[in-house]
Amino acid sequence: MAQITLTNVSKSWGETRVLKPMNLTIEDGEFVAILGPSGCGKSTTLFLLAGLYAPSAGEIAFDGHDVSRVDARDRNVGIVFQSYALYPNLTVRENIAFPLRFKSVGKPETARRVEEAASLVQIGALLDRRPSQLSGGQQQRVALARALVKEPNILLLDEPLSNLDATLRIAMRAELKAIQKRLGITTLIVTHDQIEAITMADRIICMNNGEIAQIGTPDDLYRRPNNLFVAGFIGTPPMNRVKGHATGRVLKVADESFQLSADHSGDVTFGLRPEDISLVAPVDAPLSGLIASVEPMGREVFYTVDTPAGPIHALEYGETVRHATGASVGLTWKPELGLLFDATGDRLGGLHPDLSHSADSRTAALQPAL
Ligand SMILES: Nc1ncnc2c1ncn2[C@@H]1O[C@H](COP(=O)(O)OP(=O)(O)OP(=O)(O)O)[C@@H](O)[C@H]1O
Repeated sequence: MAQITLTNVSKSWGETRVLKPMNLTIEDGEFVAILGPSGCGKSTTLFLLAGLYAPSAGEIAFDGHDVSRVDARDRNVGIVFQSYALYPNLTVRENIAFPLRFKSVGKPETARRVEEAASLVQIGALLDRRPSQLSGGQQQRVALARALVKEPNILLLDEPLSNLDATLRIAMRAELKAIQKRLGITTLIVTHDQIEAITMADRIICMNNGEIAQIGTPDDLYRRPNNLFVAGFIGTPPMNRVKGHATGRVLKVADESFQLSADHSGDVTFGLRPEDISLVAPVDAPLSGLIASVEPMGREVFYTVDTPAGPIHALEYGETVRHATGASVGLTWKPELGLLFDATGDRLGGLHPDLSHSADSRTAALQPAL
């Protein structure tokens, strides 16, 4: 098991820089997900750790030892790729044992490790089959057993669940997390599926355009996004983002003026998650509008409300549709759940429009700010 440290690690292909200098520490035994849109550099980061790519600059260290120039096979990392890449003419047993071929591991020890890895991923009964005789989920388990048989210090997973159907993905997600915790192996998983990242990882590295947009717990990224990119990328349906302008303690959004909890001046974006909005009678609310659409989604109802600040999405838990299209509604939220971002997109920590559910503080918030 190992701690991973990246110090100013960057990667370019010719003139094209695909990773900007990256600094990062992953603790021993941590499960970390690298999340981000297509092409942001997730796989490149993973391949640098695996030793499949050499960094253009910077240092990669495992437990404090520089491995930047150490060959992939000498780094003791286990890798599972999106395409399992099993050898079709070898049995499951031979496939799992394959990485030990080039190591000085005797036959009895190889047999023991193969049995152990296979039983860990619950394919002990399939060892004499060939890959073509396995389902996708079983092949994925073989690939995982093959990565674990080396007893690696680090496990690297590149979209390992993306070829599985939805039900199997959910089951494998939980299983993978349980295996990782049981082995205590430092693990990185690359995914573009935020649910996968949120449910499995201790921490998430959210990447954008070749750099880290934020590293934190799933709750950090969801509740305290550092910037508008993370705020918009994490969460489905996405956070409402409304443009406004702040002058001192006054925030103007469309025709409304709100008090701010602290001074700020400049263009801002106000962010609010759909599930944090309560739809109430217009008279009770700081912002109101007309219901433009109603989408019952089973366990929740998704509303779009046309307000002076533009369309706002609200999510109400429960099956009951409480508001019809065309109805006039008010929108309220707990003030601390509303986030403000400055003109560059960085979050203004601790700054909120001063609103609340209670009429008293609403009145206070709507006291003429000007
Ligand atoms: N060998 C290469 N030569 C030039 N550019 C490359 C090379 N490999 C990757 N890139 C570029 O580097 C960028 C990052 O690629 P990478 O595969 O790391 O992205 P990713 O976030 O894993 O994307 P995806 O989710 O689509 O797999 C992309 O713009 C890609 O086109």
